[in-house]
Amino acid sequence: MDKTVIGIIGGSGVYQIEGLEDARWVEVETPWGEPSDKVLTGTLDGVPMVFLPRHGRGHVHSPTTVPYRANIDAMKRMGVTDIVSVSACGSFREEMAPGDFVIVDQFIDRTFAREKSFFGTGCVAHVSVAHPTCPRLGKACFDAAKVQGVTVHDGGTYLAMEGPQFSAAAESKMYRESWGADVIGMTNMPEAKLAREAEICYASVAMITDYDSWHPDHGSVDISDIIATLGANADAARGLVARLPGLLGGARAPCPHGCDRALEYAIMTAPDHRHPDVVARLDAVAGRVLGST
Ligand SMILES: CSC[C@H]1O[C@H](OP(=O)(O)O)[C@H](O)[C@@H]1O
Ligand SMILES: Nc1ncnc2[nH]cnc12
Repeated sequence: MDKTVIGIIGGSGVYQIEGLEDARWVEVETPWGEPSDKVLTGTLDGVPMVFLPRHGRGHVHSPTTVPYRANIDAMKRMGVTDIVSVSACGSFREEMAPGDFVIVDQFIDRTFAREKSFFGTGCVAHVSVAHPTCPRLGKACFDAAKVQGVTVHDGGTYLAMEGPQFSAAAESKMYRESWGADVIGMTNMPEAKLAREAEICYASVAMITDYDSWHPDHGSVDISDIIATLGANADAARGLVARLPGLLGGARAPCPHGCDRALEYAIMTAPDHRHPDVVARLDAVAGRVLGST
């Protein structure tokens, strides 16, 4: 048995969590640059927790400039085994209403201006993201939301757009009607792909703030409405997070879905062709398989 270390990546409106014992903000250095902010570490019900505000305290980083690689590397360096993302999202479904939560299980990645992998020239790897979220962790999030009294939907496809502008009405209609997306946001990609490369289980809790631009009764997305809904959502999200240690427990069996072994056969570059500088940068993310930890 390993030990569970829960990582929380807080999205818009979630810049801190409360109730951690021995809470302190810690600076983490990574080979991928500075993370979005310091991380808040502590324990809850005896389980170590690491919290990182995705946009930084004060909401400094845009969805495009969030340092996704540094954030996931920092989580790995802190020993995080399970990452839960909480994100503000628009909804493409009448029944997924503002205030509801959706446990995302699929993604359509439409982002195009971000670094999407830890690997590249000098050390090439291909991991599977056919099932990009961890069902075990997703179930814990679902159960936590239920106990918290939130209306929660089990499963949904998240369309990741580049932003920062919201979608045109025609795009919103296409994502919903032709592509079958359920929710839309700007940040879960490449975050989920990078978590998989780093062999960290990843689950995403979409907090619905609006109906994007398709709904005949709701017009276009309005940031002031989003901010109003965010306040209530963020409190419920913090409640959900506080229930996770009790549900996951401190002792951790290997992931039954293999998230924590994603790199086992993924690295293509022959050992004698791997660039030492590239390998050095992968010490935290891929040290288990590259032999550098
Ligand atoms: C505040 S609305 C747009 C903004 O909110 C979401 O961020 P996050 O996923 O970090 O909660 C969305 O993706 C946009 O970045
Ligand atoms: N409609 C929307 N589109 C993209 N990101 C969002 N975050 C919250 N609402 C959103």
